[in-house]
Amino acid sequence: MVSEGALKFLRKNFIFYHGSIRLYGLVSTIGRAEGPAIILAIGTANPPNCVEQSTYPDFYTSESQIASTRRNSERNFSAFIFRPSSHENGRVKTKRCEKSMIKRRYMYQTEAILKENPNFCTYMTPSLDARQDMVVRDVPRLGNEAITHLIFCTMSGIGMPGADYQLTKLLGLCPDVKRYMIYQQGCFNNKDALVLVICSEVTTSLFCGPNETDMSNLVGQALFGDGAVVVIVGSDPISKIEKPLFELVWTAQTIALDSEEAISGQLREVGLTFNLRKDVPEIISKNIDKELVKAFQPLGISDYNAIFWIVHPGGPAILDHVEQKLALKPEKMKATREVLSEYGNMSSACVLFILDEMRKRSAQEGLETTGEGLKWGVLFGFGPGLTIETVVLHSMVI
Ligand SMILES: CC(=O)CC(=O)SCCNC(=O)CCNC(=O)[C@H](O)C(C)(C)COP(=O)(O)OP(=O)(O)OC[C@H]1O[C@@H](n2cnc3c(N)ncnc32)[C@H](O)[C@@H]1OP(=O)(O)O
Repeated sequence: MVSEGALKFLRKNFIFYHGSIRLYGLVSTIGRAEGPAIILAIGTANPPNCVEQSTYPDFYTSESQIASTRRNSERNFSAFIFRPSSHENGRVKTKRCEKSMIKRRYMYQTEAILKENPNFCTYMTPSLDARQDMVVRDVPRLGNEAITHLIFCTMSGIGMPGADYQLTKLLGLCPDVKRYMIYQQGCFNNKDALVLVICSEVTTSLFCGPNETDMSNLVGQALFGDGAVVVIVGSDPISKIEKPLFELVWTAQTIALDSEEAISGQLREVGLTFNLRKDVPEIISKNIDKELVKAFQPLGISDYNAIFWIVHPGGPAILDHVEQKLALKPEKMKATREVLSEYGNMSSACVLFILDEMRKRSAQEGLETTGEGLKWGVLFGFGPGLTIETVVLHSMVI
């Protein structure tokens, strides 16, 4: 017989009692929810500094940076994303960043910040202290509101105490809010629990001046942006009070075959160094159909054009490869491409921005469900490993 006091303790500490957090379908013997975990609310945020992709090369290679950096980067960019296209007034006018399919990104680092921190702009120059001071301040800034639990997800910086502690102080949350930090990953209930999940990404650790031979760094510099998203996850929503958006029905995670070091990063004195293999889009497209079979065969679904799609927009080539491999109709990636275009690759925050975009667009277009009028959908996250995360979603009637 368990005493009332012990029960109270277990209820309060239940997540830690089980030794792990599993947002999608937490296993508990106490007060287990009837239904699946449901996203009840989504909120998003970006820093005020918006950088248009068309002017990003000027920003990246501005006069505030050292002359050799400028020369090197223009040569690299010309050969890569910012290909020269025409001459105007006798000067080479570059066809800038078009291939990234990104219109704009948001980032904390402004020209003034880069001027103050020239080491950010010079390839592989020690600058971790300054970067850490900024991310420790800015990552929690991008977060928002909390309820009973706080799960903070970021790959943008490490500090003790962490961004979860800082956000608790920033928001004036109750000191006994249950906090859990998830570092360097994507993202992962309990009756009556309302779980606040925050993905906040700031590129200050990643920003790095160019180098002639490091194309993988240039790819990162052309794609990544800052953004934060907050979702509230609960279950058994209270009718007429809580408005469910998407049910999280099933999840899986796998390490893709032959993907060693395909996406990797190490925290060094120079910041977060980043390595991206050229074949990331191919690796994803080669592995994706078997993940879909595992996810949708039990539901009797094999027509992937009959479901809604949320794909982490790591870069346009990833979306193109997935689309081609599965013969997806172009409209399937509409919300995904829209988020890539408007914000760039915001790492862990991206897929939740897309969910937000999709449910808003579905309502605006008078569709029946939050998932573009369809019942079932899939969400794919891609991360270091290369790790592929799959979530089967069930949309809600609007
Ligand atoms: C943070 C996380 O955990 C998850 C993530 O999101 S990680 C990021 C994942 N993103 C990617 O892997 C990016 C995928 N790539 C792309 O979308 C596109 O290649 C791109 C937008 C970067 C460029 O597109 P594009 O201009 O059409 O050029 P593309 O032909 O693909 O490549 C141009 C050149 O760069 C090279 N290149 C592309 N990606 C490269 C890489 N990762 N490393 C080195 N070189 C690369 C290509 O080989 C090519 O070189 P050549 O001109 O010498 O042949």
